[in-house]
Amino acid sequence: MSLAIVSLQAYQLSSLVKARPSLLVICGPGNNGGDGLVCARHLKLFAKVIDEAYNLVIDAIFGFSFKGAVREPFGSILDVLKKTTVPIASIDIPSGQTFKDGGNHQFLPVLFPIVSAWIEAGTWSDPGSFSFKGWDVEQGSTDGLQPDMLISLTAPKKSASLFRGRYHFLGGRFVPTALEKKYQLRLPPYPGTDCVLQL
Ligand SMILES: NC(=O)C1=CN([C@@H]2O[C@H](COP(=O)(O)OP(=O)(O)OC[C@H]3O[C@@H](n4cnc5c(N)ncnc54)[C@H](O)[C@@H]3O)[C@@H](O)[C@H]2O)[C@@H](O)CC1
Repeated sequence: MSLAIVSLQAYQLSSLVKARPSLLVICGPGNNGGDGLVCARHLKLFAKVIDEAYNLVIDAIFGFSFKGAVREPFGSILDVLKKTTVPIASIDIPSGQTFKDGGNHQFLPVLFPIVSAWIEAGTWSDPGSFSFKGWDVEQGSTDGLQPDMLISLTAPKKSASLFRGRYHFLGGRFVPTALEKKYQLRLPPYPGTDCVLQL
């Protein structure tokens, strides 16, 4: 929902009008793709705006569990997206970013403590499906998509330091204050009841 809201905030209709308006949400096989489906559902609820004129690609292909060389059919999709001039908005992590020095697990990912605590507390939806071996993607690289907009979820990942697009938002206002303090996350304050914040 956060991405649906900020997409409509960031991209003014006047800058995106085309003869055949369109909005494409590309969903991958994991939870990042699930986020994309939720985003698409909310964008459809805002259909009055979307029908008017839009031209934007929502990248919900891979999130923080992407690892290794990209497999088909996603490689071909990413190749097309790398060449497009249509603005891309990525969810959580721009798809296709692979940390070249794979195997270096020495760093402490920003989100790791939160996820660990959720698992300890038994609140993670499906701990069995989660692998900590995929965290290299958090380091980021420049060989993935270079989106115009990034919406970081819960907390920006380290790869966000490589982001060069125009709009960076933070969404996912659900970290308990106790966890935020315990792990010194220094999350920015959300104004009022807003669930997204432009960084
Ligand atoms: N599960 C949850 O409760 C939460 C999920 N979130 C979202 O979920 C994302 C992480 O979800 P997942 O852990 O499901 O992982 P991803 O959505 O990053 O993708 C995992 C899928 O990608 C495939 N894959 C990995 N590397 C590949 C490669 N090189 N080529 C082709 N396919 C590859 C895997 O086989 C798997 O099907 C986050 O980035 C975020 O968007 C967040 O909103 C936080 C909460």
